[in-house]
Amino acid sequence: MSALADHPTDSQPAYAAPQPQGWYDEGTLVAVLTTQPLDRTLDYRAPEGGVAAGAFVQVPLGPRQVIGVVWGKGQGGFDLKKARAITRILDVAPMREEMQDFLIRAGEYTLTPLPTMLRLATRAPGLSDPPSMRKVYGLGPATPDRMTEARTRVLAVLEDFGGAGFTLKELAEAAEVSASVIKGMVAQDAVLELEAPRDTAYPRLDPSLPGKPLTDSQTRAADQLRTAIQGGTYGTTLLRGVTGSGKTEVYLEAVAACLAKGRQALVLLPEIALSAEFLTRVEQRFGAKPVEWHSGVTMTERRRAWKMIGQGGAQLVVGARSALFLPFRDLGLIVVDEEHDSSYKQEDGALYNARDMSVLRASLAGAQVVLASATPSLETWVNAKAGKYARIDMTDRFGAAVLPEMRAIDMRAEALSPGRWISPTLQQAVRDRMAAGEQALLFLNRRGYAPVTICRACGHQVQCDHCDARMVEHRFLKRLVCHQCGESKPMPTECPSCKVEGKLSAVGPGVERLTEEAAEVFPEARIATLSSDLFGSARALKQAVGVIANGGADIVVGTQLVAKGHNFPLLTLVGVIDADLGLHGSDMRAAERTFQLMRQVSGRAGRADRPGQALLQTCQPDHPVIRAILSGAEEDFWNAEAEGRAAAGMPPFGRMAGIILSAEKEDVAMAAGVALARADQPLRLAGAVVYGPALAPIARVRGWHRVRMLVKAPKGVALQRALGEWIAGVRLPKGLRLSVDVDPQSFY
Ligand SMILES: Nc1ncnc2c1ncn2[C@@H]1O[C@H](COP(=O)(O)OP(=O)(O)OP(=O)(O)O)[C@@H](O)[C@H]1O
Ligand SMILES: [Zn+2]
Repeated sequence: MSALADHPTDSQPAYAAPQPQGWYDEGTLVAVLTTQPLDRTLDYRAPEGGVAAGAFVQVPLGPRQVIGVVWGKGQGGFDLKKARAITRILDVAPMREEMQDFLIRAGEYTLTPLPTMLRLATRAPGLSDPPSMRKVYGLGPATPDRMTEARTRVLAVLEDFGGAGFTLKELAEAAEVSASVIKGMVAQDAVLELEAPRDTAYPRLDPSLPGKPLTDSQTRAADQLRTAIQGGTYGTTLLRGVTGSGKTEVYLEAVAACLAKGRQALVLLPEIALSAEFLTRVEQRFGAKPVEWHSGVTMTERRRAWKMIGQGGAQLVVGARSALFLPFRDLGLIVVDEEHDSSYKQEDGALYNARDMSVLRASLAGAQVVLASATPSLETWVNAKAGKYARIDMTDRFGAAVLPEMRAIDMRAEALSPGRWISPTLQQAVRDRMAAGEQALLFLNRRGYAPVTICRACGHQVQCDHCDARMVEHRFLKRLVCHQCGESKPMPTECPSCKVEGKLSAVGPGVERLTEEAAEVFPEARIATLSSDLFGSARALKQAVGVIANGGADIVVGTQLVAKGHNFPLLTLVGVIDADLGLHGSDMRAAERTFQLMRQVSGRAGRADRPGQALLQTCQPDHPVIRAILSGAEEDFWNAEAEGRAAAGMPPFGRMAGIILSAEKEDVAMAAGVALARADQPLRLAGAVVYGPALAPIARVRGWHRVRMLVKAPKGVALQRALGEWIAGVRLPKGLRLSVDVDPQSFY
């Protein structure tokens, strides 16, 4: 296991450990864990006919009915006659003991209360609904008499989602039409209205279908993973392969081996945008689509997926990090693709890292984990080096493709007027590519038009009203947007401070501004901009990606949205506008993140038969990180990073936890921090040190003032237990929110 094996979470759970799966006869007292914020389980009497351990139930709580799980034997200690009975057993598979263990262990590791963990594991609507029939809508046999734009959209949505049934409301929303449009199409048999059981099993995937013929290095990698899966026990493998080496093809073979054993598989992806291409690849490989689990999935599908995964009516799930909490009946494999991606860290509510929790879950399930990346996280690299993870290396691209040539453009030597960012050298390179009928990508990891809007009359910078953050101009939306809280307002014409008209001006580049510059510099080019905020739906984005892949653009201007996983066969040049952007931060991961992002985005160039090139605009071509990116001496880079972190006692060589205190008044948050700092004895006894309190770098978010503390400890310290005792020992004022971030990734 990653950090987990080193630091067994040996703190005592506040809840009794679950009993072995058993049966409770009618009237017996059972303990039920609910999702209500209580610090214990509640006792209820088993209903008529008895109840199984792990069963999902509905129980009375005060005047309400809530959902819970039969966690074990009741604790008793009160008048039995007063115990209320379980109202109803839900029509879903009982929670397995392994899942109960996972929730307990993951909760202990992240210091998250068990009811919150249970909430993560029950994030499907309508779990308590009785099994029933419903009306669903699918593609009909006839074509409509008259095609309108609205009707075309309805058919497109139905085709997109294959056999999946929609409710009327879902279909209307997805196609952006009114219900009457759909009813009209039903009348013409262009759309079918059916009575269907609410939840049905998914089409079977066939692992015995042949995959693509693999290269020698791919075959070796696939064999190693297959062997591990046939063993049927826990293990983690780092699958490191350069961009375009065919990691996806290889881990699909691991999926095939897992499915062939009759076990379920989970593939975690960092971006929804990735899944469209991935779904097609799965369908080609196994003859049917996998189950999807992410925020873009309809409520009806979510419930179906949750139930079927629990009953074994789903074999392969592809999803975002929360898919890790689905009730798999027999999980044999978890693939974490782009395992270094920071989106695996949940930064809200329960603060967990899906990569690390995958390792925990797999170790409890006797499953294999595959961590795939071209540029693994330092944590994973260290674990592989220490022999805790197996490691597979794929050093060549598939087929005729070769890795792009990497070069720096020294911006100190380029003649560029203020407010311009595409250097003459890069301009020439783009022109050459266009002349050859190829595509270029201009990469800038900054959404919006400009990061700062300043008043030229008084110097005022436009700020968010609720956050300690600047508003970012989004010219396509004609609004200012706060990237912290999402609040937006129309672009003002006068300065909010001095009220002078027409003096607000943009400072610095964002992708939208870069698009504008590209249009001026390359007037004949077809330009496509890819940035997450420019697409209303995953569908629209998918369409834009498809257009580019088919050669419908000469220049792509994009944020990190384009860095991951896309295959654009005509793309041969990547121009990084500001390679220094990520290096300025004081974050300990600044170097690692820049290295990963630059290597990854460069990897978009030359993925087919034409060789590619990556040009990095930088003011510090001799910076060690820039040099490492250019040379591709990856092992050297990681060794140097590891050395630096080890010397500073930083993760993964030491342990860290962030404490975030927030309150509506700054002094309340600060006073709580001071009180905690004074009461640090439990930390000191364990060998840990606390730093702070200090105002957080972003000192206000959504109107809440934020104060941070940082706890550091050497490896091997039972940090969670010490943190638990420390926090429990301090009385915190009402209205204060405290959250603990074990293994923090961000420090804002
Ligand atoms: N054995 C193979 N036969 C046919 N095509 C292959 C084979 N291996 C890889 N490819 C193709 O090469 C391209 C790159 O493969 P893939 O997407 O699996 O690479 P990757 O290592 O996951 O890349 P990245 O890390 O850049 O996302 C894809 O278009 C894929 O279909
Ligand atoms: Zn804000």
